Amino acid sequence: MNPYLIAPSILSADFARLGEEVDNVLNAGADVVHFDVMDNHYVPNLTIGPMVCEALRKHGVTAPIDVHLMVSPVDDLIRMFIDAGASYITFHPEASNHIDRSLQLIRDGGCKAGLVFNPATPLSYIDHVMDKLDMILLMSVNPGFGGQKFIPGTLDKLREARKRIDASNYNIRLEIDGGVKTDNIREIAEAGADTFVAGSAIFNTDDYRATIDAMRAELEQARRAVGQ
Ligand SMILES: O=C(CO)[C@@H](O)[C@H](O)COP(=O)(O)O
Ligand SMILES: [Fe+2]
Repeated sequence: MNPYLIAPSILSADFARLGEEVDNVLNAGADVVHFDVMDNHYVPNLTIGPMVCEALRKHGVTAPIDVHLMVSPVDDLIRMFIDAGASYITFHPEASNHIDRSLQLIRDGGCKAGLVFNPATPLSYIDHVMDKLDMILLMSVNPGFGGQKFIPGTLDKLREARKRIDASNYNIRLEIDGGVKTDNIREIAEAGADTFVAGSAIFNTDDYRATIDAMRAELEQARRAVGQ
């Protein structure tokens, strides 16, 4: 089994040709579609909503869709994305009035649930909800925009999150999001991530397959180093 999943962020895709872009990146070997939802309230940008997720499903996308909610409040949109065909739904804990309830809402809707941590958000939010998590997503940039630079301090946070997951009895994916490139993905994997969002690093290249293959080659080195 491939322990590592590559999740291109469609924020950097050509929105005028979104269905084709998603097909192309999946045909090039991507595992998951990362879907960034911004509300111009929680973050200073505005992107796409449940109708676009539903449209991708109708277009024929069967791969997991990983919905990253950068919105506040969260519960109404959680319900809409469940109906729109999301696979994973993650939200920022400080954007929910009732974290436990929002996580339960996602699972009750048949989706996998996760919390997202900004670079300065403490991991302690996971303390009382480990049993309700399918994913922990660490942001390695401040949320709102693609194409930013990876914040190196995230590597220590990844190590801490990996320790917490391994010490628990739960099956929780550890995703990293922001500034992931071919030249840093190996170090990020060695710090404990298993799911890699990459937007500009993939969509701003001409050959998606070549980029994803290069990332996989780096991940293979990491796999050997950490003995996965
Ligand atoms: O959630 C976000 C930004 O808020 C991300 O998913 C970005 O879209 C990743 O883009 P790159 O840093 O890989 O270009
Ligand atoms: Fe994201």
